[in-house]
Amino acid sequence: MSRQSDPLCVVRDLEKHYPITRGWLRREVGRVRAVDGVSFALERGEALGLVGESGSGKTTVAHTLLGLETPTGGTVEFDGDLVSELSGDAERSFRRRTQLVVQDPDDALDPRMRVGESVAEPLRVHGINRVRREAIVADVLERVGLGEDDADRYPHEFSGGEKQRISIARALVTNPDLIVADEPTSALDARVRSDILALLDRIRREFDVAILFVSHDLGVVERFCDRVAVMYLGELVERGRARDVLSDPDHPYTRVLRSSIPSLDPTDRRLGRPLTDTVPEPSDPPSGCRFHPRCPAVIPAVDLDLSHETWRDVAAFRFAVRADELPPEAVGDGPGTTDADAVAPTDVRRAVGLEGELADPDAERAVVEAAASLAAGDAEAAAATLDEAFPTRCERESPTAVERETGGTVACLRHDPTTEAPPVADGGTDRER
Ligand SMILES: Nc1ncnc2c1ncn2[C@@H]1O[C@H](COP(=O)(O)OP(=O)(O)OP(=O)(O)O)[C@@H](O)[C@H]1O
Repeated sequence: MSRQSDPLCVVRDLEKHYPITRGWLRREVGRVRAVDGVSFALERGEALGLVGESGSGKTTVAHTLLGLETPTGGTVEFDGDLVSELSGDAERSFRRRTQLVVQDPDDALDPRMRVGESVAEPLRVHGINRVRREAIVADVLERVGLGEDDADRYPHEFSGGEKQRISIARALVTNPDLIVADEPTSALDARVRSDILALLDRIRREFDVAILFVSHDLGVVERFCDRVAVMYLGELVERGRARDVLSDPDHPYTRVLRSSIPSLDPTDRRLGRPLTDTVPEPSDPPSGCRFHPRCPAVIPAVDLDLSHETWRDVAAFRFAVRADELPPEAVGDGPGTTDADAVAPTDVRRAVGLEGELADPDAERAVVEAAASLAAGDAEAAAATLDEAFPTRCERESPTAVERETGGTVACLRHDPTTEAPPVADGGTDRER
């Protein structure tokens, strides 16, 4: 039995891989590493934000935590019990104590059922009698800002925001200890969004319920959550107090996410510009740090006489070639091209922002060679040249999570005390750019 001071939920090395199969024998040809070694704890009554781009694995973490998906590795403990081992009464109690609110309330509400019946359904499943059910439903409807009479109406009679209130009421009727709210406000317009957030916040305090808040909106998480965990391609890259992590992120990926908040000043937004836009597939994640092909603070593995800004430009060139993200004017069509369409190496260099001669002769030679290959339409040869000339430490070494100065952890080689590269904020990225 766990104590009140223990976390409500502990996730250890959680892994959820989905097999990719081919042919009628469904032979496994690969795996989608949707969640790949995620650990965190959720305290009682806290709001923890789980953020990251689409496809980073947030929903998979949330569903695995609720026992809706079976992990392929690692464990989830809820109030001291392993979720994967629950059965009978213990499993029923876990289902009552954990609830899910989804993005689109229409997915949670049966259009043919009156709202009162929908909200009461979890109570019916748990064997609560009708008189008691009606009293509880009336109470929760009022607490989410609706009236007792609304119980007799149908979902289509309500607005999007009201329907989300109803699905929150439905989550609350069993008096849960944990609500997982998966993008609960992203389908709503801005004004309704803040009403629903204010409601969730009030409910969290009134019911002393923990909320795992899944979102890609950092602004909302900063306002609503006590702590935040940032995911990238199935891994947790940074976590800590939401205010600290989001106002002063240590991980370059958190900076990239943060730069998408429109309220930030332009200098700060440029700091978080990724080298490439393409997010790699979780079935084939990059080696070392998974963020390295996009990371504006990627660390060189060889000594080059280049400013950080120029290093970043050559790294961006390298990874843009690999991600097939070069502008059309930077790639020739190969043999048979007419003079009018021909691409010159100087065009390539202009298009990737490397027009001037580089101070480092080896780097210059590689850029000349890669530009010539691209002008001749041979992107594969260009990629090979750039891979060899501009290797990074981050593709060779996997970062381990280290303590952040203000609490929490960050998994980035620049913050590893054994790395000599300066932390991002001290020159790892170039503030003037
Ligand atoms: N049942 C499944 N079978 C195969 N792959 C899956 C399955 N469910 C999710 N995935 C893959 O796992 C990865 C993580 O998906 P997930 O939905 O957890 O990400 P997310 O961060 O919640 O994204 P979003 O914000 O778009 O919901 C994605 O690449 C997704 O395509």
